[in-house]
Amino acid sequence: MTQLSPDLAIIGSGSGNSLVTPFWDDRHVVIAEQGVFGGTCLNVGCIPTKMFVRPALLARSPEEAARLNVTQRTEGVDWPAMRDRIFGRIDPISAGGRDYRLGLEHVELIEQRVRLTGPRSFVADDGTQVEAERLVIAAGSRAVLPDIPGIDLPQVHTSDTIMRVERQPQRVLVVGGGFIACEFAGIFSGLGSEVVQINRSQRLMRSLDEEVSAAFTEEASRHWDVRLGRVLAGVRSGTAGRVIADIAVRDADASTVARETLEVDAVLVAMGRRPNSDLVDAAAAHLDLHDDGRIMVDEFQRVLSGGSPVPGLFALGDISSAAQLKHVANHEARVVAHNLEHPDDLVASRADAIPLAVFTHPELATVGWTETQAVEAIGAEHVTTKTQRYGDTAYGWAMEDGNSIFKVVADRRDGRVLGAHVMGPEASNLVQPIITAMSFGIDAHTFARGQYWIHPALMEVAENALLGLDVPNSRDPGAI
Ligand SMILES: Cc1cc2nc3c(=O)[nH]c(=O)nc-3n(C[C@H](O)[C@H](O)[C@H](O)COP(=O)(O)OP(=O)(O)OC[C@H]3O[C@@H](n4cnc5c(N)ncnc54)[C@H](O)[C@@H]3O)c2cc1C
Ligand SMILES: NC(=O)c1ccc[n+]([C@@H]2O[C@H](COP(=O)([O-])OP(=O)(O)OC[C@H]3O[C@@H](n4cnc5c(N)ncnc54)[C@H](O)[C@@H]3O)[C@@H](O)[C@H]2O)c1
Repeated sequence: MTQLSPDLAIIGSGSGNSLVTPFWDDRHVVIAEQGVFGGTCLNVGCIPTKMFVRPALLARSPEEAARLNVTQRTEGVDWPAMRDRIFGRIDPISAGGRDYRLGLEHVELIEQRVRLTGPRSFVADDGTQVEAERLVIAAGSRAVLPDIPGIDLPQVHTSDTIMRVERQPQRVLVVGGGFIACEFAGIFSGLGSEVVQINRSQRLMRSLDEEVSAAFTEEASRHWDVRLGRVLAGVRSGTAGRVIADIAVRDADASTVARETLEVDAVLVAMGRRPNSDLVDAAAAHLDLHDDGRIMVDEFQRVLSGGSPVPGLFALGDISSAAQLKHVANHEARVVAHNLEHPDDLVASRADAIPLAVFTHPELATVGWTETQAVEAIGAEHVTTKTQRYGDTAYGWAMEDGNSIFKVVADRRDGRVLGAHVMGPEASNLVQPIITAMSFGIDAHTFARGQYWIHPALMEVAENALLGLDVPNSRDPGAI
């Protein structure tokens, strides 16, 4: 039986792969990966989804063009060509990354599932045993599937499989109201599929600021068929390769008040992702776990056992983070890389001003506290908000924009920016200055008036939102 004693072992080749810095060049590293090299973001997550989002947006352009007196028509969508182009670009990157690692003399790749046998040791399915000096668990998360009849039918997909289907579904049922459900509803409706989205609660993207979540639910309902207060009860075979979804209609008390059926080509289940702590057997190694299965870490990303950090053991990314986001996993990987190399000079990962964007239609972006969270934290009397409509700025006129909004939340006492919540074109880019203000502690008025904003760029929507807050004027003489 093979036994390995590397200086560093990493479980998971997603964000974990970036830990192999030049520091390890003359040391022995083992990477364990049970799936496709490169992890979720590259193979089945952020990157391919956004490569579908872009053409879906383009296919929608006649909608905006019509508002601006231009007649356009989307003649068609070549799904197989689009799919092959996207994965023709991604798959070689994954293969190239794997080949590169395999070619390094000091790195060994174990391409199997591994399970922890102790705090820094694990065993692979073929019996290979690894006892590492330092170990990083970066094993990610996976889609949750409901335990209902028909869930194993080939027409029922998660985000792992839906992007590779042979034919674009004419009619697709999207189950869930979160990130993945809203992004794919946007993609398929943009590409011309008939989309029905069902959601258990009464609002889509419920984790966002209430005003934005409500506005998005209304907007989404104008673009595809959104049915609220519904859950998927089962799936069965239908006609001509289709499936019939059995849907329970729920009232406010979660009692089923009616049943509906829907025949569709494909069902996409997007009901959240659970951390893979069970797959690595974290409990068997006595690691502390949150109720949702995440491995507990301290601010230095050190894994906790019995409330104390385990020497030489770190975790990062979806397996330990509350935010299941790639930029968070990447940041944590940089923190872990530093802490592995400098055990006497640990750095903490940044827990504030974590932004996110949902690339649905319309696009959504957010950072910091929602209005409700701000009110709970500092009291309603100290909270000031401004919801700026894109349509009330110069570029918004050019776009004839109707419903896009940019909301900022601040502390009225000192102008501290507490959050921003955006729905509309370029939301993911427009929110970035607010992330800057929050990250560097620049108050709203100084930030709005202490720099030039290009006129009449769409970014003026952020400037105007900041200027609409009831905050003290800056004492900075340059901020006029
Ligand atoms: C459809 C989709 C779209 C997304 N879009 C975005 C986006 O636009 N922006 C964004 O910020 N985030 C997005 N995310 C989230 C983002 O992809 C994840 O937060 C990120 O990839 C997590 O990285 P990670 O390194 O923690 O895990 P992963 O990249 O998942 O890597 C973990 C690896 O560990 C392996 N593994 C697990 N268990 C074992 C085991 N026992 N033995 C061996 N190997 C194991 C897995 O096979 C996997 O390859 C998206 C996710 C999905 C699913
Ligand atoms: N653009 C991005 O940054 C991006 C894109 C995709 C995914 N992600 C990450 O991936 C994670 C997973 O995405 P997701 O959309 O699967 O999860 P999610 O948590 O965003 O949404 C899950 C949805 O499923 C519903 N749900 C959960 N349990 C249910 C049940 N028993 N019955 C009915 N409905 C139920 C929830 O109400 C919610 O609407 C996200 O949290 C996000 O961090 C990020």
